[in-house]
Amino acid sequence: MSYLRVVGVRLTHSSLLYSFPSSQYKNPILLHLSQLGDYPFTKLHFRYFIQPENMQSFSPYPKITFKPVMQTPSPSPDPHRLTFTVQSTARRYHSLHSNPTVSTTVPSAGKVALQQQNTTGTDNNNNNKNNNDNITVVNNRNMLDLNLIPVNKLPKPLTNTSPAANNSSTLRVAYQGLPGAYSETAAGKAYPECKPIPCNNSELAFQSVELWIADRAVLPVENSLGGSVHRNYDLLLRHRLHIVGEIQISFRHCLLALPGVRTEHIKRVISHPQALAQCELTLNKLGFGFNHVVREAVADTAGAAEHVAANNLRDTAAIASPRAAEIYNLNILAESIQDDSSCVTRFMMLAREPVVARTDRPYKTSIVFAQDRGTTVLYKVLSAFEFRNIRLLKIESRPNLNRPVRVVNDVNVGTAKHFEYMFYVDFEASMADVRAQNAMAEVQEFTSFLRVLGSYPMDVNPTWGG
Ligand SMILES: O=C(O)C(=O)Cc1ccccc1
Repeated sequence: MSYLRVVGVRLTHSSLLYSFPSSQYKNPILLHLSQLGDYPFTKLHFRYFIQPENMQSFSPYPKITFKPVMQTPSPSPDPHRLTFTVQSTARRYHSLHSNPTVSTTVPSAGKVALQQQNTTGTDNNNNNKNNNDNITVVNNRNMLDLNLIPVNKLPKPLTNTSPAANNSSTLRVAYQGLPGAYSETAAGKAYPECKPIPCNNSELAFQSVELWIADRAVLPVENSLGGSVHRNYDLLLRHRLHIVGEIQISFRHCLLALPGVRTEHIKRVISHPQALAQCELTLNKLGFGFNHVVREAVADTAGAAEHVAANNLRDTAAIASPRAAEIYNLNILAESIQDDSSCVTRFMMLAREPVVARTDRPYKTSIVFAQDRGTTVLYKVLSAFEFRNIRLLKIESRPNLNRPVRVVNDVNVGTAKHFEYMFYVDFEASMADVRAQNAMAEVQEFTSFLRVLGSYPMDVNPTWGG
């Protein structure tokens, strides 16, 4: 019998999930939780899940309630990965000390080590390095939302879940969309030689990094014409990934249709909402006016192209890349149809660990904050940066999903419902810069919630992305 010992954990959330390839261990597995001390764990769940190649679904198995030492059900099924989650009542950051001997072998990107040991229970420190090679640590709150997939449709298990992904040639980079999507191009520009991992939606891209199925995610955050990608702003708050970089790319959008289809046949144009927004005026000029050609938003540009091709839609065109035209065998009806030729999309690069902020090159820091007594805090926060000559690059407000509305009783005015916001601010300074540190100390005084989403090198050389 083998068992795993949890030797240290830092909780940054109400639940943590650890995952590792079950094939690495003999069954049954004993989980030894003694090192966790009296941490306020409420529940421990075991579940097995299968790691699908395209991130679409996971298979949760039954829960087991918490005991200090636990054994997996025997015989256990033979899924590709075995995971367990630890739920805590704690809300804020906590840390537990790792066993020092073992912590030296903890993967650099991880806060947790799971150690495989022999049945006698003696530590096998000589083997720590190898033992930890296939360990993954993930943090996820929404596992139960994920759907089941039939076992016979399961992809192969990961062969390498090592967190030591410094070599960009081995990086697995999650992006939203199908092959041929602009985000795939962005992933390749951000991490040349990476293995791009297509995800059905942005949330899965976030989850795949948290689950150590991917090493990074590259997601669009804003476009100079289409504005912010609100969904990705909201997801930044719902997940614990760090922004570790940005990349800016200009794309030349094309209008794609099935071979033989001419402009006058088109009754519908489909694409990602950003692409539709970026081509609106040009589409009108080309004769695809709203009055006779419907616009329809879909998840991504390559998905739009694939939809036209797969369903043989002769009355529908897709706005997508020339590469998507090639992949899905479509013709290019019109090229470079974006309304502004200098239109730029900014993508963020996300990772489980932050980069170390430096001051020897231009850095950007992204923060998000809220104030539970309304929006008047905004000018104070902004002046904290202005006072220190720190340039603000972007400000975005989103509904505060934890508390969307605040009821205000004013004797003179009556009762009003005020909307509550989360403010996202990008400023031009590194967190290693003392001006930024002082500004943040001040901001903290005015805000009820403050989080640094990342301090990362600025992309000062936007490129063309085909
Ligand atoms: O749908 C895609 O291909 C994306 O990657 C999102 C997107 C859409 C339009 C411009 C830039 C990124």
